[in-house]
Amino acid sequence: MDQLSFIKMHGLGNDFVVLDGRSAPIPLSIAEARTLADRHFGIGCDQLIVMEPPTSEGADLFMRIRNPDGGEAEACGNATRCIASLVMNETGRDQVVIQTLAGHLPAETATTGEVTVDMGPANLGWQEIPLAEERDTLHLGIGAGPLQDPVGVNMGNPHAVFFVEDADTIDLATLGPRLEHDPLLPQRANISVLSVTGPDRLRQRVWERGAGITLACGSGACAGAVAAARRGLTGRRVETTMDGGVLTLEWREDGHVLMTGPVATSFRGKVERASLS
Ligand SMILES: N[C@@H](CCC[C@H](N)C(=O)O)C(=O)O
Repeated sequence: MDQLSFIKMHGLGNDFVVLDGRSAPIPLSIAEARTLADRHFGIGCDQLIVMEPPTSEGADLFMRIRNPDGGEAEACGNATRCIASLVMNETGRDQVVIQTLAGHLPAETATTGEVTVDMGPANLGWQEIPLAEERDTLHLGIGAGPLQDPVGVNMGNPHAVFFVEDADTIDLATLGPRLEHDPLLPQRANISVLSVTGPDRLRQRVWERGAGITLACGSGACAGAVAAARRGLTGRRVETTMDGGVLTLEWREDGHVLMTGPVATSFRGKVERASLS
């Protein structure tokens, strides 16, 4: 019987089924990807990650990202830390480069023992988010209920960041999917609610495109840090508390965002390929 080996990893509770397709490709249909990610019928995860050979020089591997709806995402901050740590453990190096659809992302072991990833530049032009029409990305002007007028940020993937008094009181399960599909966002978007809780401290919750509410979203935390600095609410270095824990973010003067946080491996296992279709 054909079996797929997997590793279950997470960053702040944002969890991944990791498949190793570096020596032999693992083509997965949308239905198979959905089943693997389904917590009732498969192993279950927020994102399915397939490690593949790099397609350009300078990267250690290509990281393919699939959401539980079967769609592909360009970026995933928490998975990038996980895969970087996996490659660092394999190779004994403390610096690696992970290729994603968003580009080459250098990662290294932080002094805290956590992993730091250069998530690349925050893209802030309206065509880069992308938006359906020209708007100021500091004030997108869309909204639903208490969530109004977000900041648009693209970290390889699209984000809309809504500032609120208290992120914990927002009905994200209802408002998240409505805003994810707003007509201004032709590629849909990850929807964040963000509160400033102290000098350079943020509280953030995220409704992820193609996934729903997760315990943390690394690219969302990067987008949140950039949005808060752009609105003049914080400096360029912040600590963001998500449901699963804390990430440290720095929006460098050159536009790149550095994200530092933990990584964990939960278990390794095998799944019958035939059970996925
Ligand atoms: N969990 C991620 C983001 C995963 C992709 C996202 N749902 C999208 O479709 O853009 C992270 O840690 O960044």
